[in-house]
Amino acid sequence: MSLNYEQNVADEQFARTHKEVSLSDDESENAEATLHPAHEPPTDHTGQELDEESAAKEADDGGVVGKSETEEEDGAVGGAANTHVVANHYNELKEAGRKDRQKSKIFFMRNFNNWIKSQLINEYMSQLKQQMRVGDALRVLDMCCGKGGDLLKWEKAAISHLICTDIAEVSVEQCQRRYQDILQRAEKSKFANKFTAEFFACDSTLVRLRERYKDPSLHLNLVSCQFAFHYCFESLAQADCMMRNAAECLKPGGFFIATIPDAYEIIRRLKAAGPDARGFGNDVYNIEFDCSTDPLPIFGAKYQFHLEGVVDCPEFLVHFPTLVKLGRKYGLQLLRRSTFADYYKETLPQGRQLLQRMSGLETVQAQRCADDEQFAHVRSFQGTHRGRPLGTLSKSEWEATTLYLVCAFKKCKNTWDTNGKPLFEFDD
Ligand SMILES: C[S@@+](CC[C@H](N)C(=O)[O-])C[C@H]1O[C@@H](n2cnc3c(N)ncnc32)[C@H](O)[C@@H]1O
Repeated sequence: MSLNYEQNVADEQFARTHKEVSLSDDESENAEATLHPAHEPPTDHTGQELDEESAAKEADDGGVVGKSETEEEDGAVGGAANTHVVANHYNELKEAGRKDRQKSKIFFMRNFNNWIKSQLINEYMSQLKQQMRVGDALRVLDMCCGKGGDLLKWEKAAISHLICTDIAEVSVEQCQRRYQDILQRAEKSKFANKFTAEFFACDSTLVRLRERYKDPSLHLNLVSCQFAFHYCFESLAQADCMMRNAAECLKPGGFFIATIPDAYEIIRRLKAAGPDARGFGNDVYNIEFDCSTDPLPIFGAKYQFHLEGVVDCPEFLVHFPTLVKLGRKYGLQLLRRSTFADYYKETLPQGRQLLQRMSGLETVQAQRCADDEQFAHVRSFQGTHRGRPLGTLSKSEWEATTLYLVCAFKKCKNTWDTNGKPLFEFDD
C-alpha cells in the first residue's frame, strides 16, 4: 500500500474534489517537513527542573445548512456513518474511580495530556484577558466536552458563561452534574469563580449549534475542542459543519483552540512499521487502518484507535492544510500548530509547577530503572543526577502522547460584499 499523505498530493485531490479551490493562500509547508522523529520521553530531575535537551471550492454546499434536523441526525448527510458508533462508545464508557485510574498504565500520560490542555487554555485565556476590560463577559464553548474534564479549568479561568455540548448524552449528563457540584462548592466560598452554564447533547458535525444555544445571538470569546475535532473528518460536510460551529459565534479577536491527532506523525509511524503494515502501536495504544485507498483520502481516512481503557473507536486523519482552509472559510486564521512534544518544551518554563501539581510526569529513580525498558531513557541521567528522583513518562506513554498536536486560530474581523458574503480581514 502506498501511503501518500503529503500536502501537495492531498491538495491536488482536494482541488479535484472541490473544483475551483486554490489552496495557494494556505500553509505551504511540505508535509514531510513537519514530521517529527519519535522523541524520547522527557526527563525531569526531582520534578523541579526539566532537562530541556532530553526532554473547499469553499465547500459552499459542504455544510448542512438548510437540511432538516431529522435528516442531519440520522446520518443521511455527508457520509456520517460512524457518529453513532462513536456516540455509543463514549456513552458506554464507565468512568474509573481514582484508585483504578492510578493503577492504569496511562495514569501519568492522562495527567500530562490534561496539563497540555491547561497550558493551551491558559495561554489563550491570558491573551483574551489582555484585550478585555474588567467586568466584560467571558463566554466559552466547550465543543465535545465529554464528561466535563475541563470544568475546573473553566472555573479557574474565571469565565462568565460556558456552553457544553457532546454527542454522548450520558457524558453531557455527567458533565452537568459535575458543574452542579462545582457551583454548590462555589456558593459556600467567597473566592470561588461562579459561572453560568448550559448543556445539551448533539452531534457537532451535523447540527448547527447556535440554534441550540439559549441565546442564538450570543458572542463567544473562546471555543475549545479537545481530543475530538478529528471525528468530523469523516466527510467534507461534517468537517465544514464542525468548523462553522467552532467559528461562527466567535467575536473578532476570539480564539478557537484544539488538540488533535497529528496525521503526519501517524503516517510516518505507519510507514516506519513496514511497506505492508496496516497499523502500529505499543502496549498502551494501537492504530489500525480500515482504509486502504491509495492515496489516502482527505476525508474519511479512517482508522481504529485503541487507547488502554479509554478509547476504542473509529477516528479520521485530519489533513492539516484542509483544516486551515476550512477555518479561513469561516474567518479563522491559524496562529499555532505545535506537536505535543514541542508544546511541552515551549511552555514548560511557565508550566512546571502546574505539571508537578497535576502529576503529569512519573517520579522514578534512575538506578532502579536499570532493567526496565520502559525507562531505558533515564539511564543516561544516572551519572548526572545520582540518587535524585526524575520526572518522566514511560516510553509507551510518550509514544502515545506524541501522536497529538495543539492548534489555535484567531477569529478575524470582516466586512461584507454586495452579495452579503463576509470578507475576512486576515493579517497574515
Ligand atoms: C476523547 S473525548 C474528549 C472529551 C473532552 N473534550 C476532554 O478533553 O476530556 C472525545 C469526545 O468527543 C465526543 N464526540 C465525538 N464525536 C462527536 C460529535 N460528532 N459531536 C459531538 N461530540 C462528539 C465524544 O462523545 C467524546 O466525549
